[in-house]
Amino acid sequence: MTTYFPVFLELSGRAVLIVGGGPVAWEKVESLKSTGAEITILSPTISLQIQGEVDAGRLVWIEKAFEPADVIPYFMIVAATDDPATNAEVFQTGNALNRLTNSVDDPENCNFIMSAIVRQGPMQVAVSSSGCSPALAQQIRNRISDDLLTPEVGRLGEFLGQWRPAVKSSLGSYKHRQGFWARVLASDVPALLNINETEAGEAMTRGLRWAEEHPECLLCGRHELGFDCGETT
Ligand SMILES: C[C@@]1(CC(=O)O)c2cc3[nH]c(cc4nc(cc5[nH]c(cc(n2)[C@H]1CCC(=O)O)[C@@](C)(CC(=O)O)[C@@H]5CCC(=O)O)C(CC(=O)O)=C4CCC(=O)O)c(CCC(=O)O)c3CC(=O)O
Ligand SMILES: NC(=O)C1=CN([C@@H]2O[C@H](COP(=O)(O)OP(=O)(O)OC[C@H]3O[C@@H](n4cnc5c(N)ncnc54)[C@H](O)[C@@H]3O)[C@@H](O)[C@H]2O)C=CC1
Repeated sequence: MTTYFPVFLELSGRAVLIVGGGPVAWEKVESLKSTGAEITILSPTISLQIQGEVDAGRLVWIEKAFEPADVIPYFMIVAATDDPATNAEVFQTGNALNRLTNSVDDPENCNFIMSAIVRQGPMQVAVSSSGCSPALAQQIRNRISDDLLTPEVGRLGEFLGQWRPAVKSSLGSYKHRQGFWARVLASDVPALLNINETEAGEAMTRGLRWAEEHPECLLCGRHELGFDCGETT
């Protein structure tokens, strides 16, 4: 079994090529469009949905059958035609040029594979079965989406992200910031945020002021925001 390495790609403004214009190509457009990638569809025919995006100026359509030189300008290439030989050729050309290349449903002809994704604000979980069972990856994703990655978690991620620059500039070392964030997550801030964002903000302000005044307490064994462990620096 292949051990795949998970990463989160910055695709904003990057050129992505999808070869093929049917329902499967459309699925790829749907999962890529929120990334800000500049998507081109290369195919002699396209579905009505894809045509709609082309008409709205959100997609570029190159109306032709695939030829190897087509891959050159692209950072990422996805082969989604109904012809396995074409999909394999797309992979071989893209891979030879060290492009990220995926051929749908054809793990032998991929240098990366797609995952089952759930997004909530800045939080994102991508599940893979390494090609063993996409259906299981999908089921696990649905369980995570139903039980764990709730809209509240998405809002918490966004809220903590807003505090990150202030925490970075106020607390002197990585260890102190690590201790601070562990205490914030164990505190009532996450629950408070669901009730009243202003109060959650006030609790963060108090917590950060305490942390600035008691940096030594961020390194002690007790994981409570505002707990004065009595040690002095
Ligand atoms: C290797 C990989 C390469 C790649 O495509 O990147 C690949 C390969 C294959 N898929 C097949 C089948 C199915 N794929 C799905 C669904 C998804 N497949 C996805 C990814 C991947 N599929 C990569 C591995 C990911 C991993 O293992 O975790 C998902 C997660 C993401 C996406 O496609 O974007 C997306 C869910 C998206 C979502 O819900 O969000 C379903 C379920 C359904 O359709 O309802 C079925 C039927 C049930 C089943 O077979 O499990 C077959 C057999 C074809 C046949 O039997 O004819 C092969 C080929 C083979 O196994 O040889
Ligand atoms: N339809 C489905 O639900 C699923 C399909 N798949 C796989 O994905 C493949 C594609 O599926 P669909 O989008 O439904 O197929 P489709 O037959 O609706 O569309 C195929 C597209 O590829 C284009 N194409 C064909 N040869 C080409 C070439 N040489 N160069 C550029 N474009 C070319 C066609 O013009 C068409 O737009 C299937 O063959 C299958 O292997 C996998 C899972 C589900």
